[in-house]
Amino acid sequence: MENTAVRLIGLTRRFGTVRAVDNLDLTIAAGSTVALLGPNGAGKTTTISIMLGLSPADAGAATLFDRAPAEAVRAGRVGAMLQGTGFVSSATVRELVELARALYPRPLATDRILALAGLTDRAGRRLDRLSAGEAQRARFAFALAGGPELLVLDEPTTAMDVAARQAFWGAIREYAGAGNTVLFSTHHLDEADGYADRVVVLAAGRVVADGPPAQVRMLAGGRTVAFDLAGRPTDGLRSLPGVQSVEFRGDRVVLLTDDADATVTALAATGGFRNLEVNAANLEAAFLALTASGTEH
Ligand SMILES: Nc1ncnc2c1ncn2[C@@H]1O[C@H](COP(=O)(O)OP(=O)(O)OP(=O)(O)O)[C@@H](O)[C@H]1O
Repeated sequence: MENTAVRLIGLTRRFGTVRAVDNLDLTIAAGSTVALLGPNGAGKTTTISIMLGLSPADAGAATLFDRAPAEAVRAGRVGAMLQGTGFVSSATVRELVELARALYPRPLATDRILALAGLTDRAGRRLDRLSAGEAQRARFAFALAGGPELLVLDEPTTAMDVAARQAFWGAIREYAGAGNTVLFSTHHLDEADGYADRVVVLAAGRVVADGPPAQVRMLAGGRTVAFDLAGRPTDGLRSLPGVQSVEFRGDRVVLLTDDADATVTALAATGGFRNLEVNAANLEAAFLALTASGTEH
């Protein structure tokens, strides 16, 4: 088996003036579980869509197992669960699973698919009568049907309740544990933290952080130090102790730091400041700060 499941090189996709994906490089080793984390509009869905050969890139290249995406998908090596609307079909869950199995050369057994997706006791239910969370699980069953070596899941737990989420992540862990590769997008750091061995944070179409969950958690668990610039020079803020990134918001500056005490002490030594605020940086703040660090001046 190839060692690289996903390779994206210089991937770029623009919609008008929006750079949905901006010169993105990403390599995912076979057998790993990777979370793609990022705020709304970060480019997660567009990246996944290009990666699967469902939409074109303006520049760059995507390969899955060193082949063109469409070829890898046709060979049954890739299963995907995308964001979508409800089913309109009157077919049953079992019929959907059997239909999906027929598309692939080496499908999983129907009962195993139903069990992994938590749909064993819904097998006879019509698709158009499923709840939103069950429909999401039916999409998961469809993605699993071919026994893919790579599972790509775009915000998979949307609409699932707590019990369904737990069962879903249990199934993912089991599937990944068998040596398969899993890539999922999410807004929830806790999902990335609990189930991925690598977290890639996207913002404005670019990778702004990439590492083990603990490292990204540190960024999200840092603090922000904000104050009025009031004509103060902006040089050197990035090199203050603890500072991870610098963001300018009008006449205020927001520093993301992993050591607020050291940052504030050093800041005080360089002169006065007005309206100082020190806050716990939530994930959203970390995303914003990480995004801003690319445009720092
Ligand atoms: N078909 C399209 N036409 C125009 N703009 C688009 C299109 N698809 C995506 N975009 C824009 O590209 C950017 C990235 O969108 P994308 O859906 O990839 O982000 P995302 O990270 O998946 O967001 P979310 O978490 O909200 O699903 C956004 O600014 C979005 O508005």
